[in-house]
Amino acid sequence: MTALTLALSKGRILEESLPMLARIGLDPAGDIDRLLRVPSRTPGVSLLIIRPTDVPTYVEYGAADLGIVGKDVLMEHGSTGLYEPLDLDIAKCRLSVAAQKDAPKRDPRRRLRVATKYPEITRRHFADKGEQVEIIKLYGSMELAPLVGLADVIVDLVATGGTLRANGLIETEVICQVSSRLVVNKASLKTKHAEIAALLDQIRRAGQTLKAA
Ligand SMILES: Nc1ncnc2c1ncn2[C@@H]1O[C@H](COP(=O)(O)OP(=O)(O)OP(=O)(O)O)[C@@H](O)[C@H]1O
Ligand SMILES: O=P(O)(O)OC[C@H]1O[C@H](OP(=O)(O)OP(=O)(O)O)[C@H](O)[C@@H]1O
Repeated sequence: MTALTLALSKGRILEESLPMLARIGLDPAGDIDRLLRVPSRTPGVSLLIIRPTDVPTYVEYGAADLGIVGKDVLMEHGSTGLYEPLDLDIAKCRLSVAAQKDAPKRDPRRRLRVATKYPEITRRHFADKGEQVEIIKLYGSMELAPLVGLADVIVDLVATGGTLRANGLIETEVICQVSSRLVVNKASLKTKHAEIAALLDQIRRAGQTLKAA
């Protein structure tokens, strides 16, 4: 069998992918807490366990044939070189704008300051509304920024809304819905077409079975 490499987003998406991967024999056959590359239980298919934001890059350059990654990461990356055939319907959340419930009034002559891990999506979102904003790139704990006066609003992921509520923030706008996607390197799709088509079919069916259970 032709060898295939699948890049997995470590953390939440990996956790949520494991039941589906186990169903089709692609779960890791090794210590995923230590190893960055592990064989799957299917001979010839290996898994890369990497940071979510790196998955599009690995797949785009062909270091992995396939990847599992959030739509948020794909939109921020602007992955033109990737084929995105499947919505896996896991790690579901939304990307939203949020502000302090009792936000202090802002001087209207000053641009809105937005703290986010997603500068590209944020820039596009406000530009589409004809609004130029000042974007402050952060790498985590966005909810803190409005509380300490670093930003007026944030653009971040929301699922239950619990983190926003706990920090006295409210969702003011939903930018888009987010779930995890299977992405495929376009060259691999041609050179390993039969293997990838079979895998897509298995994943599709495993997803349906899991939903029905
Ligand atoms: N609260 C949530 N509920 C459901 N899905 C989520 C939630 N938060 C994030 N996600 C999805 O899971 C992905 C990975 O999130 P996770 O928190 O595991 O990684 P991270 O710590 O943000 O990654 P990195 O190490 O690259 O900063 C996100 O890109 C998004 O698609
Ligand atoms: O609406 P909720 O259900 O509260 O989920 C939203 C939170 O989940 C994500 O963070 P995560 O828990 O992944 O922590 P991290 O950003 O530190 O990785 C996101 O960045 C929010 O902070």
